[in-house]
Amino acid sequence: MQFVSTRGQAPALGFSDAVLAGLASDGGLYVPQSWPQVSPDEIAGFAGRAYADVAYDIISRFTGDEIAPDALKAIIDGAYAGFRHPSVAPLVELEPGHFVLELFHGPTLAFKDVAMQFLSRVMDHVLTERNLRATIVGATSGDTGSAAIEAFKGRDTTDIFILHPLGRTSAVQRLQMTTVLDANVHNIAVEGTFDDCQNIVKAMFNNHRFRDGVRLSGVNSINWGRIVAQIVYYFTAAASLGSPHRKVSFAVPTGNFGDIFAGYCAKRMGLPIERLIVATNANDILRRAIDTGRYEMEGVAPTISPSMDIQISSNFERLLFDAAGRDAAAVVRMMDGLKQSGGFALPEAALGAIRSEFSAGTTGEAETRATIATTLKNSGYLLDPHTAVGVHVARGALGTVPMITLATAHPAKFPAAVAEASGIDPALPAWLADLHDREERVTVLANDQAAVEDFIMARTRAS
Ligand SMILES: Cc1ncc(COP(=O)(O)O)c(C=O)c1O
Ligand SMILES: N[C@@H](CCOP(=O)(O)O)C(=O)O
Repeated sequence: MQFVSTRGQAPALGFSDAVLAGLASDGGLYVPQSWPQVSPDEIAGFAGRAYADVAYDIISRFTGDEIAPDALKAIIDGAYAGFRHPSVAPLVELEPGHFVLELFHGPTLAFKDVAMQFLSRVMDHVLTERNLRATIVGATSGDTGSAAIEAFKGRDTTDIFILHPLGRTSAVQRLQMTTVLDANVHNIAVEGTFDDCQNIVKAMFNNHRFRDGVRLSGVNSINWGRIVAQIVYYFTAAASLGSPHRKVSFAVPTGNFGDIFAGYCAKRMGLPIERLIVATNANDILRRAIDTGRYEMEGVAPTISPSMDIQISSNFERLLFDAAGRDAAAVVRMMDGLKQSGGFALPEAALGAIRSEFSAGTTGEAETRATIATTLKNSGYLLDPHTAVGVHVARGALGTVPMITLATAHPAKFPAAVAEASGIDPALPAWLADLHDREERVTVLANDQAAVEDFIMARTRAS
């Protein structure tokens, strides 16, 4: 299996190289050259199987023979052994025909663990085989960073540098990052927004001297290794509700478009999905793009679902590439428009293709709080604010097929917002109970690429 860049100028790479590269050298994102197919009988056979078995079945279609079967099995088994629920990603019925897919049973209580526990092991495996070290960078609005630090801490093959926007994460998210004191972990609080952090990360990838000098690799969902692991739970959830004999829809709290893009991949691979529903908070650039056909940046508004306070939604580029008939030149034109004037118009055919599979809705702050409160009252279920954004949009789109809303974080990651909405102060699990008493280590830097590069250069062991 080869992976090609959405911008058409970087060389096609195999799985291991695409994962180590993170972002393609032309600034594009890697996507599979073709979509491996999963037959209806195979989908039916996923029901009742262990999560790790299904994960192996799906992921091995992308790794081909690059990672030996026994090694891939060990990587996947290790990735999910630490999840606190035996199903890894259980479904809970919220109300008739509407389910939440709980993706927060990993070590840092957010869906990012599902992919990050896999990615850190794959990278470690490939780097060890090649006798190399890498410098990992990531931008986070809170959850990617904590999951990445947890997954990469203490690894000898990698040094990890996570950029978060100063003062814009929840306290629990910040502490989950800054209290990890392993020597290979470096937290940088950037004086800016998440988009500023993400821009610095992408700019470092486009600085080829720096990139090669520190052997840069990324753990944001720009890395195909993240997406591939997230495809799996679309299959397990749909199969457990009767797929392929029954269609399902998914509502996905969305920011960087990685999670819902994994659902799109599952559909391309043969999973019968009726609708993919993009649920945004007040930072609704994706809903506006799907509704109006113009992707247009506005300022970022802080919300009670801070992990989705994003304007530049990286993985939308992957969808644009596919929807535009894999026309890399068209993608380059759109991305140039975004860079130069803060927006672009989606080509008519691409917009039509996107609208035929995706719907979108926005949940404002008051609606998010009300959704947390009413869901607790009517279903006895406590939502985190991100999941509440998804549940609200899903409720407006319930139809004849089962609706699955992705529950992307545990409410205890956002105690202030949840307590304000519900009156309940959700407790952290035992292994995080003393989080607020732990020592923190973090460096504050200006929103400046050179300052961040200097910081990394001085600390990485990979140069
Ligand atoms: C809790 C939570 N929900 C939803 C999202 C949005 O996911 P994506 O960026 O893949 O669209 C994020 C962050 O990305 C998150 O941390
Ligand atoms: N919400 C994310 C933002 C980064 O998203 P990613 O999935 O591209 O890593 C976060 O929690 O950091």
